[in-house]
Amino acid sequence: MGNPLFGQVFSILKNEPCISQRGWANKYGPVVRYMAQVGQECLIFLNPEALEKIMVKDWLEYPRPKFLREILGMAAGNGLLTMTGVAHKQLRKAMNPAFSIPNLIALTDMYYEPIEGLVEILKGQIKGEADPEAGKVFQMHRWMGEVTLDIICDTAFGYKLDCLHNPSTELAVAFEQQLSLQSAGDLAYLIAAISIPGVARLLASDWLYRHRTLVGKIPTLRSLELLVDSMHRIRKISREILRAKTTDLNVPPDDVSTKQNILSLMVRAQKAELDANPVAEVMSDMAMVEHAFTFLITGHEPIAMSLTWTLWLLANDPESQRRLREEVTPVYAANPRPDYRTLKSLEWLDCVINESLRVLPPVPQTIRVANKTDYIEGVLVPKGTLILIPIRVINTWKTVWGEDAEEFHPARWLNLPKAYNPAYSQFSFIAGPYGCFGKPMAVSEIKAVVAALIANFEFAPAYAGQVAHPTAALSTWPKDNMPLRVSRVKA
Ligand code: HEM
Repeated sequence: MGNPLFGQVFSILKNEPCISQRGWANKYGPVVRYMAQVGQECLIFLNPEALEKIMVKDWLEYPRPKFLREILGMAAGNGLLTMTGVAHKQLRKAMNPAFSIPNLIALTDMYYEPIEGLVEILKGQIKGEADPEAGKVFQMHRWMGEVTLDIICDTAFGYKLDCLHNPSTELAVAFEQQLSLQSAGDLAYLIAAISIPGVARLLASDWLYRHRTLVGKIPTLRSLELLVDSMHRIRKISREILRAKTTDLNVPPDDVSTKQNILSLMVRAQKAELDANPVAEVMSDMAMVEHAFTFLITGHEPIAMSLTWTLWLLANDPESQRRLREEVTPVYAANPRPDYRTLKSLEWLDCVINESLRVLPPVPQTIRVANKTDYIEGVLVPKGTLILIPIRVINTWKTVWGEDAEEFHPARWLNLPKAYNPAYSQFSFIAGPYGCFGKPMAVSEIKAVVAALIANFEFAPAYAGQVAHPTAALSTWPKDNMPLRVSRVKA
């Protein structure tokens, strides 16, 4: 029950993401009911049958709630994450070719320019140290953010950002600013603000952007000023990228370099629609900007988080790290740009990435709302009930994964437990029509970056007794930017 006014909100906010809910699930079992703010009931289900009903079979009855769509619209654009019903279905269909396996195979090669740039930067900085043998401490999350932003700009939009070499580029700065607002406290504050009618629209307006510095003069509204500023800047750059891509329309359709990226596919789909039917209702330029915004955010932030956590987990598990290096070193010696199929075939790399995504999922939770009164697993769920999808709790549920469920043991993927369900036991990309669109791309990109880094460097904690500080609002990120000691692999 918790606080009479705020239910369990404070207990949830003071813990790491999903830790309160994990404690309740361990204590009370796979169905948990708790109170959120002002009498709002919230339910958790962990069993695959319940998750399948909510996310797949009856997905139209369990959409993202309005307040979540408004927050996602602000933080990640009014694109797939905020759309529902038929419009959502049509857009996903239009974008499918961009994530087809042949396209992903072609995309993989585009990861390597930024990856090689990162490897050279790290090598150069280690060489510049007084004792290069001892390596250097890097803020890994910052570097992972930059390499993944460069990759998504190129693969999704054919746009060479190169923030690895120019960290003060406007887009990189805007993202950093937006990320700094992602604490659970900021999120709670934002939810409270946008529950006031009209505030969501006001925050997205040009008027507020023009007057943002005035807003920021009020100390409690400082984070709103930063949010409005970063949102505006990311939208502006999305618009510029879109304009640049629109000029590519005359490129012959068999030109692979422009066909591959998501935005060109969208622009071409638009043009084809208009050519076939001049009065067709097509996406406005503004809508296209919002989609570009969505792909900029969803296509790099969670990957950067996953990479950071993977390196942290490997830094603390030298044996798994050694085994991974043993696997990737000969592959790199043969070809420093392993292709999609080669990356997919590396067994231990697959175990490491699956396990890292399981233990520390970049998106720790999401929410759905019941649009009608119904029973789920025999429990009456009244219309309007919020259903928390506690990804981190599902991924570390002892009933499936055993007593050591919360620990990082990549070898468990070589001998999966009996209760393992391929769709619902590692739920980091969720499932169903609102599930992650970019999963195959994300997995191949994470593998390409981790393999290159492990082939070249050794990772260790930055100092004795270092502990991780996963904190989250929409995604799980390290509060301290995750310092790690990086040294060159000894020949
Ligand atoms: C490790 C990396 C990633 C993780 C863990 C991840 C996870 C997720 C999750 C959990 C959702 C559902 C969010 C919700 O319902 O509230 C989601 C949605 C989405 N993701 Fe990802 N994601 C990753 C990478 C990517 C990439 C690389 C892209 C695109 C290039 C992408 C594009 C999307 C889109 C467009 C949606 C909205 C889907 C829809 O509603 O139709 N994601 N992702």
